[in-house]
Amino acid sequence: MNKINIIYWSGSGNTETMAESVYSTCKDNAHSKLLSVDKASIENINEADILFLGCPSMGDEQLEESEMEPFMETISSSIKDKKIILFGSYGWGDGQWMKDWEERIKSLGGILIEDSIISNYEPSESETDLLKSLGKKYA
Ligand SMILES: Cc1cc2nc3c(=O)[nH]c(=O)nc-3n(C[C@H](O)[C@H](O)[C@H](O)COP(=O)(O)O)c2cc1C
Repeated sequence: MNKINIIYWSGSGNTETMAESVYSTCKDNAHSKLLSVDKASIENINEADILFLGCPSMGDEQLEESEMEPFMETISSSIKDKKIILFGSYGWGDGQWMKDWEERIKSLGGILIEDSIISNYEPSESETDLLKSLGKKYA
């Protein structure tokens, strides 16, 4: 059974809704955890077989700067060879924050095992279905 940790930051709830969709289909796996980033530690990275990381586009196409960005810096030496799926919500941009985040994960040696899931504001029904299917697939 995979240990699945879903770690996210969300300000207005859209990325949180995405995280909850993943968790809804893997929570019966006793090893799965849903953690907002302020509750997460490097241990939650090291213990995970599959890591879902979620953050919306903030600043100017950046990760949220007060919690998610420092967390990324803290965990950067633990990313190598980790199986990772990225997700998050955005507004008016073109998704550049996610492309930059993907490059950053790859440059740290992380393995992106699925295409990232991005939602324009609230996740659509098909995006929600996709997130649920990924939770189920890896549980
Ligand atoms: C301070 C701030 C900065 C933002 N910057 C961007 C941005 O650069 N590009 C973009 O597409 N959306 C931007 N957004 C829109 C958010 O990504 C969008 O509202 C998203 O749904 C928020 O996700 P959340 O509900 O999980 O917090 C910004 C929102 C805020 C509040």
